[in-house]
Amino acid sequence: MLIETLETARDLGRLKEILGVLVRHGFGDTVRRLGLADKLERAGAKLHWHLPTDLARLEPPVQVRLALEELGPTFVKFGQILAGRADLFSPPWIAEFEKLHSNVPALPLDALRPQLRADLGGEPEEVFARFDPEPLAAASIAQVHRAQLHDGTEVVVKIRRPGITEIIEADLRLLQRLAALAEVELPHLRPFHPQELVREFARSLRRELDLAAECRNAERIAANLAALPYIMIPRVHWRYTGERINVQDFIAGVPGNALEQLTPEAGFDRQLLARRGALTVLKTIVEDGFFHADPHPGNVFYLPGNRIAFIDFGMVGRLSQRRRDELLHLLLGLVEPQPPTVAEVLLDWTSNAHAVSLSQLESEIEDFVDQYQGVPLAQLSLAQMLTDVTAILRTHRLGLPSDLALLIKAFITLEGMGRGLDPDFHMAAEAEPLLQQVAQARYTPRAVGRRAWQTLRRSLSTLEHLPEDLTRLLRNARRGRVQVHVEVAHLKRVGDQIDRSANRLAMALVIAALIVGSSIVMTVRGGPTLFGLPAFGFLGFLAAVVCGLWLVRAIWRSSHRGEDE
Ligand SMILES: Nc1ncnc2c1ncn2[C@@H]1O[C@H](COP(=O)(O)OP(=O)(O)OP(=O)(O)O)[C@@H](O)[C@H]1O
Repeated sequence: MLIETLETARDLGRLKEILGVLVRHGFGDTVRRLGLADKLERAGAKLHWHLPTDLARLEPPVQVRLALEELGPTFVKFGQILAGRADLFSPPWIAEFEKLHSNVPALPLDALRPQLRADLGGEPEEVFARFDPEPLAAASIAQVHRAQLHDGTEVVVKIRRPGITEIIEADLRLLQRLAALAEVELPHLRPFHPQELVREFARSLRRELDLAAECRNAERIAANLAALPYIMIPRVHWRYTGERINVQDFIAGVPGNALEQLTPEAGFDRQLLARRGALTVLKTIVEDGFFHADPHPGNVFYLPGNRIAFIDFGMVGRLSQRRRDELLHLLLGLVEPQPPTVAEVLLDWTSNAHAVSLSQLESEIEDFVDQYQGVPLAQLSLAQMLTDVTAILRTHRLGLPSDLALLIKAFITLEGMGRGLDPDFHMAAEAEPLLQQVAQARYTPRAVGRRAWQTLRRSLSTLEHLPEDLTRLLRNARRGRVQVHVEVAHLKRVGDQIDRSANRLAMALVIAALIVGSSIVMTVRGGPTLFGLPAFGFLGFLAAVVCGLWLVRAIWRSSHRGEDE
């Protein structure tokens, strides 16, 4: 099925390559279970079924890591994303995924020239006052060169590797199909939702391919942090920037992984840097809901005056207001600590949980948070707490939504970075005042009023569009295009209610008929009397009164039962 649906011969060639690597790294059995081995061999692929002894001795996480490395940039990036999913993978797997680095050799400038000429409208040496032919860094998607603008500004030029989009797109196509196949054929992988993982990954990788999008992200974060004078985000030079190239200010600072240079003699205060860095990123998460999703030391520079620069906004996280509120509750629940709040938020986040005893999960989370009761904030490790909480979710096979998994990973990296700068740094203690402040700001009368107004506006807009929506609905109904899916769980109850209503209606008709009939009989003179009134008319009225009382009682009782239910 997979082979038959491949779009190009190139895809088939790449598939053979991928499966060949998997087989060589000890996953022959998986390839067979996917039903691909025979077909590939028939299509001319030579698969090496015998695992070299040195590879056979390796643990599965190591084998997977080596296979991903050999498979190239797309798969290395995939592994790097999986490194953020502590909710799905146990620590030995995460440790291996974290080792993945895109060790790609740099392309010589001449290989980039045709693309640069097209994007810059001239040779780089003419467009810039100076252009360094040797790259500063080379990664899987792009490589970075230093240059100088004609006005003297020092810049870096990030150039997307020619042809990388086609390679990645082809790999993504194959990965998506393999994931679909795995979901059907490999039941033990189902809890990892392979298709969803690949879909999310494809979306984030495609965003990373657009180098202009990275700059838009940088500008948005710069605007959100404009009030913090000690934070620097490189300025974008839009004149030269596009999907395949971006140009931004060069940051001349101490790289985040050269901490030994941050000495007091050089004017650096490590404690202050740790606090400023962590609180800044925390603000972008809980207040702005738009944050650097990969705040590792390689993406940070420290500058004189204890300023901090962030670079590389290829991967950003977004959090809706609702998610931010939930996160705020979770973090406050952890640092205060309030076990039920933590359990409540986590259960909400994993609400698609089915094969789990919620009460058991709840009590496990509560027990976990409970052990921190009375522990001073300065001794709490927020990163450790989040790691442990995700481990609980993992043992229950409850994956987090991917935006939250990314966020938790960012948090853990953040605390690690803070500790790297200052061993006494405690995220929980530093974060608590900011969290309280943001929480309070959410509930000032003005903020509540603003949200109420927004809700009202949304409702009014829904009302405004109601006539059009109804017209569209009716038009579709007339054309027989409306499908109604009825939930049958309460159908029996609804049926009973209809039965009861019909009985009451029938009784009401009988009463009405008795009243009308008796009124007519009353007008007839002669015949037997009771209390001086025509007997049949009198009895008819009496029956109507009795039935009427019965009906009123039945309605009253059923409406009260309905309230109780
Ligand atoms: N504005 C800048 N100023 C100084 N150096 C920079 C700047 N931008 C990038 N660099 C250097 O280039 C390297 C790679 O840049 P960047 O992280 O943006 O690329 P990337 O392709 O996303 O790499 P990775 O995948 O490793 O994160 C950085 O680690 C840094 O050393």
